[in-house]
Amino acid sequence: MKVLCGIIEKDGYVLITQRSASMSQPLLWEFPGGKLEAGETEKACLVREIQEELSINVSPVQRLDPARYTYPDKTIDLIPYTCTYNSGTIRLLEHATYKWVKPVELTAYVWCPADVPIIHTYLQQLQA
Ligand SMILES: Nc1nc2c([nH]c(=O)n2[C@@H]2O[C@H](COP(=O)(O)OP(=O)(O)OP(=O)(O)O)[C@@H](O)[C@H]2O)c(=O)[nH]1
Repeated sequence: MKVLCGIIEKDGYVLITQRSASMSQPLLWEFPGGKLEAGETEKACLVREIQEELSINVSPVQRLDPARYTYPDKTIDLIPYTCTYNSGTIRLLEHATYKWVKPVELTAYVWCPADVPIIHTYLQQLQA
């Protein structure tokens, strides 16, 4: 299963979202996004999911290395894109909360396990 996630950058901060208590992986942090649908491009999926979840418009910019992770019930390929924030005010339609954090702060949160290598890739990429 392919899952797209957006590392949305704005003024030196990155947007992170916390899964709600009623979702799978309750209260873990993730990057907003979701499952790729049949016939959909990766970028279109990201734009759609982030609009549906947060009511904001973003533009995917750069695809980073995907990470494969096997949960007890499924294996996902988590595909990250850095994104620019375009417009809209965040409305939480699915998540418990969100935060804008500095990239160096990312490792201080408890993430969905699939996201951990992605955070390291992203931080390395920022230093390059
Ligand atoms: N959007 C998103 N999903 C992630 C991330 N990391 C990660 O493991 N996932 C997993 O990828 C799947 C994305 O599914 P989804 O967002 O479209 O829908 P969902 O939470 O209702 O799915 P589920 O109920 O099947 O777990 C979930 O199983 C979620 O736990 C991430 O950073 N962003």
